[in-house]
Amino acid sequence: MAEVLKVAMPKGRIYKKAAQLFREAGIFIPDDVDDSRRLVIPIPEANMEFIMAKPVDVPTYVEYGVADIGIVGKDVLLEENRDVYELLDLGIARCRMSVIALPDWQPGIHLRVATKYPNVATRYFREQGEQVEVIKLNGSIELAPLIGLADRIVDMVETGQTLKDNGLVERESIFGITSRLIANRVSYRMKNDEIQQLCSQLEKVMAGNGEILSNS
Ligand SMILES: Nc1ncnc2c1ncn2[C@@H]1O[C@H](COP(=O)(O)OP(=O)(O)OP(=O)(O)O)[C@@H](O)[C@H]1O
Ligand SMILES: O=P(O)(O)OC[C@H]1O[C@H](OP(=O)(O)OP(=O)(O)O)[C@H](O)[C@@H]1O
Repeated sequence: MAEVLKVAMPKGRIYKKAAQLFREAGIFIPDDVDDSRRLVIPIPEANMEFIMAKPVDVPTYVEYGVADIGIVGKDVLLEENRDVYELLDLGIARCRMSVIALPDWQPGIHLRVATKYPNVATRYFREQGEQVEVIKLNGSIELAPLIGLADRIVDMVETGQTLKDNGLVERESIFGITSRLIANRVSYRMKNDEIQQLCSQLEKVMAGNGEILSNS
């Protein structure tokens, strides 16, 4: 009998896309998983248990082994730097991490950068040889340059609508973001058959989706 896989699922914008991918891979996921406030959801048909987590916490649950695997954005993986295996690029929830400023921004002496991703931002500016003060915010990052808290921000851009609506410009794209399948190091050994089986099911779907995309 295969062992139950504990899956840390990010609540919010990634969940629906991830559930859709699992369904396309032939895994039964009920439609109403994210309709309730339940946080631990057994899915016996799939031999899984979903742990509905805040996205930024997914790598923590996986590193500590309370979840065997998880789904998380590359942005969070790079920021959190947890000791987990990155198994697959799922190609969903695509966006990019960028440096953003007001159009008339000029380099100055004391540069402040606001972001939800202080580690990513600090690393990036250090590599650029720029000394900056990084200010951590938790949301509505675009406010910072508008009201004078920071000169620039490091944040995600998807459609560009938020930038447009706030009169901001993308100065540099730092890296592309998609969601990744990650695994706990011990679970990867102990539940290798179950995890490999899931990976190959997902890979087949992604290969199929890739063909559709490249044909369109
Ligand atoms: N437009 C976008 N803005 C932000 N994240 C996006 C976007 N598109 C895709 N993503 C991906 O979705 C992930 C989760 O974003 P989501 O907004 O659901 O969570 P969150 O930012 O932690 O929100 P909250 O703090 O409200 O829980 C991000 O880590 C990123 O990988
Ligand atoms: O390019 P766009 O399609 O406009 O998407 C980018 C916006 O989406 C995210 O914000 P989110 O909705 O997570 O809000 P928050 O940062 O205030 O939590 C991100 O921080 C940007 O503000």
